[in-house]
Amino acid sequence: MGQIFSNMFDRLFNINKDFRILILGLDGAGKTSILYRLQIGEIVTTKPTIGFNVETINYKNIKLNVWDLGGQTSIRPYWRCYYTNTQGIIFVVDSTDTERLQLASTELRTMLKEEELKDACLLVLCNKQDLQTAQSIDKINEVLQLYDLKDRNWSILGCSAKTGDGINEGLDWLIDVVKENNIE
Ligand SMILES: Nc1nc2c(ncn2[C@@H]2O[C@H](COP(=O)(O)OP(=O)(O)OP(=O)(O)O)[C@@H](O)[C@H]2O)c(=O)[nH]1
Ligand SMILES: [Mg+2]
Repeated sequence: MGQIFSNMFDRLFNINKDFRILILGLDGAGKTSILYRLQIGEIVTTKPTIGFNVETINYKNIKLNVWDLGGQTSIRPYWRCYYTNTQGIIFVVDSTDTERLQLASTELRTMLKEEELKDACLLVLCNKQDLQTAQSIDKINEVLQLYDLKDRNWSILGCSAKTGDGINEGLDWLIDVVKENNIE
């Protein structure tokens, strides 16, 4: 019954359209692993992304065009080429990479300054929580300082592309927010 009402609600408010989601973050954070965990529900073997991967994911009646961009230093300047019409950003952090957490934070802030992303919601996924050396979400947010973000819908969650933990919770949050922001 809940599903029937959910479908009616979606039709009523014309939110049966595609949403554009970007997955960003430093190299090795696990972006591609998360993309394919979302699409096929498994961990895949990856290699560093040169350019991008894009997949269409149907999730709870919503069609998402999910772009996973390469995170290497030389590729990051090209992220901005993909910002237009983006409704949601998934920023992936490697929770074990404490040395580069500040760099991740700087890249995140640079990205959020872009005018084209001013209305996009932000989901930070602290990935690799299956590893013993993973930092807690609170510790990571001490560096990212997301509480400072004004006029932005954001959330931070732990996850593991390897085990799948936390991935669906993250996507549920993202979808609820983009749906709400796009009611016409
Ligand atoms: N233990 C563990 N390893 C992970 C997890 N997610 C990804 N990895 C591993 O981390 C490495 C990098 O993962 P990728 O998904 O290729 O990283 P990426 O962010 O796409 O990297 P670039 O394409 O270079 O930007 C791979 O060896 C993955 O198997 C996770 O949740 N847990
Ligand atoms: Mg990749």
